[in-house]
Amino acid sequence: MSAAARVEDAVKEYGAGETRVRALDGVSVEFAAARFTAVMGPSGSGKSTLMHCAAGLDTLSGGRAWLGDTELSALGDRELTLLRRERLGFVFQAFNLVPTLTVRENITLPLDLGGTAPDHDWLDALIDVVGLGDRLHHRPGQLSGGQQQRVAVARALAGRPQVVFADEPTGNLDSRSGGEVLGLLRSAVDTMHRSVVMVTHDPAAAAYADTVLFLADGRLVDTMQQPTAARVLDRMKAFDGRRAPAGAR
Ligand SMILES: Nc1ncnc2c1ncn2[C@@H]1O[C@H](COP(=O)(O)OP(=O)(O)OP(=O)(O)O)[C@@H](O)[C@H]1O
Repeated sequence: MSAAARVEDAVKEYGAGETRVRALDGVSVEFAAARFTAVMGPSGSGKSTLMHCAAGLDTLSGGRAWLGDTELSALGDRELTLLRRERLGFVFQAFNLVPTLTVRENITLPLDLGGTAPDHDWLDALIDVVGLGDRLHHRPGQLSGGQQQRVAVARALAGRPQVVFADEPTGNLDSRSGGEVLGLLRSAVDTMHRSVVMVTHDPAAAAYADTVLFLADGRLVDTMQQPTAARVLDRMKAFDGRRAPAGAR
């Protein structure tokens, strides 16, 4: 299976000397194309760092990262910015919508900033899938948290990105709204044939993925195919008896 993104022997260190932290300690992973991959692991295990380095938001201290056939370490800042804008979509825990713009303007903002003409058929289909057709002229403040995150998912998908990277996309949502957002990310894979990589603490969220990667202490320690929430929870419990994952509390 071809990889949408991958890292090889990825090392990331923060700081220097006494305070140096090795957040990634030789990780090699492939994020499969047109699949939904969840990244889990205890707090501080390197999940966000892995996502940021794979998505060109941060650079590795060692090893290599590719998006498709493009090696990220070979790119300069400007090229990385263009690559993120043209080939990737992002969803974060805080919805990060622009409060003064309408829902529709928020969705097309990355295209507008890049000077790219929207693909109207794609946008219409997207608005249909996210179920926001009757809210397009509302502002984010008039929407619930779950609706705002659905707008953020639509914005991430507007440019037909190869990969959507989502960092705790359901962290601020109740389980029903969270389920809607996860269902959307699932649709992005199943009906829109995008690749999704999601960092999460929540076994129920990870169960929406095709594959779960488990990190511990900056290393890849396990992989699970066709996960269920119960199996993910069991795997997480095995890491560390001192601290239960959020979904288990
Ligand atoms: N900008 C930074 N400067 C210094 N250390 C950092 C920085 N970002 C992350 N770290 C450290 O790197 C390690 C991995 O952090 P990272 O945020 O990737 O873990 P995580 O698994 O996503 O954690 P969490 O589940 O708590 O969000 C941690 O020890 C963290 O303190």
